[in-house]
Amino acid sequence: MKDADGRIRSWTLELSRPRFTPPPGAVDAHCHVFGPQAEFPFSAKAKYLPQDAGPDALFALRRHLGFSRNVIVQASCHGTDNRATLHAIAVSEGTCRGVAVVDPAISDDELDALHSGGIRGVRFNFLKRLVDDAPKDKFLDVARRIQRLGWHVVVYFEADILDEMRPFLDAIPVPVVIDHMGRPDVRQGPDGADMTAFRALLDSRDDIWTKVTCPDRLDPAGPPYADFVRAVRPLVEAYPDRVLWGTDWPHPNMETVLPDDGALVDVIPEIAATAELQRKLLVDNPMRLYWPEEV
Ligand SMILES: O=C(O)/C=C(\CC(=O)C(=O)O)C(=O)O
Repeated sequence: MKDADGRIRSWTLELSRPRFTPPPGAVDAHCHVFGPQAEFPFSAKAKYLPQDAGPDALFALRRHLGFSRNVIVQASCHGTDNRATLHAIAVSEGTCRGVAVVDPAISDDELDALHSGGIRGVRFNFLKRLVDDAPKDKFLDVARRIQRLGWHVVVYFEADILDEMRPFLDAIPVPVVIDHMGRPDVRQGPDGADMTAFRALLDSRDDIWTKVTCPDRLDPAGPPYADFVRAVRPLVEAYPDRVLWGTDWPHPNMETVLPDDGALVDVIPEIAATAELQRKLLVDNPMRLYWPEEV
């Protein structure tokens, strides 16, 4: 949905209430904030121009869905200016942490300031439709420099470049989190080429985590996202200590079909069938990565 200024609303205003109740302390470990633009302008290089989706709306959604904390991932529309993300963390009273996108020329002092502001990782985005360039050598330098802070890196890429990503991923000296499982074609099923290649990556080192997120992006059939569930449930069962879950609200770029976050929450018990798997996915794992001092 675009407004008169061409700004996209990618989230629904007709949210259902999920049937699934998340365990106490559940973390939505992948979401974003947009603006507000008047305070935190979008990047001149932004590939999409969203309507404002600030912390108040995020916290209302969180209450509605029964979650307690958020990990806010800097979205490409804000470029390397992390102020909107930092602002949302600052007003969250300790219930949010974040992942930044940084200019590789960032100073150590600026990294320290991000850490004080609640940032615990940096994101490297390889989607050509979202960013102009993704310099692997400079990203590796950043990855080495954040090691002293105890951070991890979040990497976003699509399945067709997994092979060429391998040497880069292998060289990252800190824990790695892969967004949306590297966007496999879930219609291939759990033993299809994409999932098999992705599991080989997870097997290559024990500090690669993944977000079992975005049925709305990966399964065009829509709720109840049967292909997504069939492909992803075995992954959650095989790597229960290295999976994270998030809404992806406000669903950047989802212009035609606006996902119902209530329906997304109802996918959780389908991919994590037991209370123990649900607790690991929604509480233990994100707490270990983002609030280790409380674990
Ligand atoms: O938010 C996501 O996970 C996915 C995005 C947007 C994004 O990553 C960004 O703008 O930085 C996408 O596929 O368009």
